[in-house]
Amino acid sequence: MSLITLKNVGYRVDQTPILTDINLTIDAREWVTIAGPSGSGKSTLVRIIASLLSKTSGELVFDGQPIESYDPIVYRRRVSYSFQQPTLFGNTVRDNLAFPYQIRQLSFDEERAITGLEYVGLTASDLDKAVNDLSGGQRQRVALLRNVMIYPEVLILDEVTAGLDAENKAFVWSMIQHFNQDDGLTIIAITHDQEEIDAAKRLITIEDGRLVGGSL
Ligand SMILES: Nc1ncnc2c1ncn2[C@@H]1O[C@H](COP(=O)(O)OP(=O)(O)OP(=O)(O)O)[C@@H](O)[C@H]1O
Repeated sequence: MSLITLKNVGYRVDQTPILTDINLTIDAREWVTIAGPSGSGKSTLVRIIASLLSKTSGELVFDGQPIESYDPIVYRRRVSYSFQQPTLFGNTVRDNLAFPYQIRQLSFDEERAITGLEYVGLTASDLDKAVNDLSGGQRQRVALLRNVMIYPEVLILDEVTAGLDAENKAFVWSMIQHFNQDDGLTIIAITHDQEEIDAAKRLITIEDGRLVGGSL
């Protein structure tokens, strides 16, 4: 069954169309890569799917119900959005990884945090490391890990590997692969990276606010 269905979705700002007639179906556990020129509407599209922007026309159905029928807080726990410039807060890595538990009044699963850190090439001792001492790539890995500490169903990634060096890119890439293959998360990832585009399981392309290529 499809998890996300967009029917003739459009987005206008005043009279300017940013997205036009987007028809797209994404199944649970799929990994969809979105490519296209700068300014073509990729971020706008994923922000609509993430409920951070409201479409101005068409329908968006998530798990059988219109997006408007969901409480936005509940929806955003199921559909997580990560972007290029991660915001870490507090003093330490632990503060960040514990945050998803705190807001749900759950106790922190330290074991899961350590497993996650090891998975992204960090270690248990990094848990108490100051976020200011992390490199840009490490910050991105911790930010992504924070977004999946309590599993969402959909992970939306808006150019999360942009600006990372090859080593950090490889860590982030294998992390995403693990979430998708082993944990069954649905992945929607925007990228300009040719290697990621070439490796896409399902590639869709946006040009000038319309889906123009790939398997729609
Ligand atoms: N609120 C807004 N008001 C006016 N124009 C907007 C608004 N939001 C987006 N746009 C325009 O819509 C177009 C699509 O923007 P969007 O950020 O979705 O593109 P993108 O494909 O993600 O680009 P990039 O690859 O550079 O990140 C751009 O021309 C942008 O200037």
